[in-house]
Amino acid sequence: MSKSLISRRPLFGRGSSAVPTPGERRLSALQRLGWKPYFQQQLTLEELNDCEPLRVMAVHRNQLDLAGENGERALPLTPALVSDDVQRRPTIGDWLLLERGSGKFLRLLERSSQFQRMAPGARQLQMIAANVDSVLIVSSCNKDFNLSRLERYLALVREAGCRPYLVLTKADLCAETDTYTEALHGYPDLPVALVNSLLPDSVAQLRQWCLPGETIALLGSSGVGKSTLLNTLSGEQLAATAGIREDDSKGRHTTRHRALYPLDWGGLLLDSPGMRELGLVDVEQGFAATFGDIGALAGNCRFADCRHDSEPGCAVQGAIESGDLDERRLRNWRKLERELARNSRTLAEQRAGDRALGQFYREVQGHARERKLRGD
Ligand SMILES: Nc1nc2c(ncn2[C@@H]2O[C@H](COP(=O)(O)OP(=O)(O)OP(=O)(O)O)[C@@H](O)[C@H]2O)c(=O)[nH]1
Ligand SMILES: [Zn+2]
Repeated sequence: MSKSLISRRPLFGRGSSAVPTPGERRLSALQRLGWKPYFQQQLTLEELNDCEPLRVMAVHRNQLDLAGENGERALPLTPALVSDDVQRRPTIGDWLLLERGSGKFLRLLERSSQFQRMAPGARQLQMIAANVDSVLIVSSCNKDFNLSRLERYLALVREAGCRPYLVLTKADLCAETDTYTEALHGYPDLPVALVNSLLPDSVAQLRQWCLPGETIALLGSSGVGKSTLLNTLSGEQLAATAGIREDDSKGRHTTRHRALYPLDWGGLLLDSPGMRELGLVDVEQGFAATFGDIGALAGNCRFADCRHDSEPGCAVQGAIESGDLDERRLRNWRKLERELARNSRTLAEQRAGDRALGQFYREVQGHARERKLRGD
């Protein structure tokens, strides 16, 4: 196996020997990797006998790092694993079914959730992670804090059907944390924790959100402290962290690639490189859920096709005037709606282009076959 993040640490080293605290369920090795009835139900009796499920813990250019009941192994990325359909390619968190003994890849199990985005600078989808249960949206108590970005993350997390939590880091560097908690009054359903990511006692409160057998993803801009949180929560230096440039509150990218880290008490944390350009695509439901208030107001506008600009009887503008709706929120709603529409169009064009190209190749191959049959 190449020098991977999981191979730096024995997977079940401290985990399996840790005595469960009272009330804590005793999990099997597979459950500690996030195995659930949802995946088990997808296996036939034959498969239960002849195959073994393994989880993708890290994705490298030429191989996947897998972990299963019997430990870790690397799987070279063969053509069978690199599907033309980006969404069918194994991503971090996926469960793969391998033949016992030969280790041959058989299939990818259906995902309980998946994260994807428009690849920055490219006109295609990119998978971020699969089978995540909860997401810790991480922001620091400085200029990184941004409600519009939070709404973007929430649309993504809600679309995936995952539970969102907000972690505000660097509380120790901030004299006025109230400013941040007050700004969050409009989000009563979003649990919030203020932490100093460097202190074990401070991050201990997050354990209630990182339950045994659950997969928790860390999502947030570069430099907000995701890797620091991971290290402090796990009590080990699992990920490299970097200093922040004080002048612009922006961090440097330090997390090189995505990896899934098993924690002592049976939860798994997914650390990913800073997602500066998290292009939204195919998240219509998550978007509607995040902006439910605007959707409900729009239903009360006088005109069904109201653009919520300056139309008479616009309930959305009415709510802004009365102070019930933040203008920033409406602006962000418009911006994200435009982005979603643009990315859907791009994807549709790209898919149509792929289909046309496929058709062209099939025709060329057909002509070549005909010529061969005729003996040309
Ligand atoms: N004082 C203080 N410093 C923190 C806190 N959290 C993170 N830092 C520091 O902020 C810097 C950036 O933290 P990282 O953990 O590398 O940030 P990251 O989010 O993983 O960044 P990427 O890997 O680039 O996505 C490091 O120097 C940390 O020590 C905190 O709560 N308090
Ligand atoms: Zn309106």
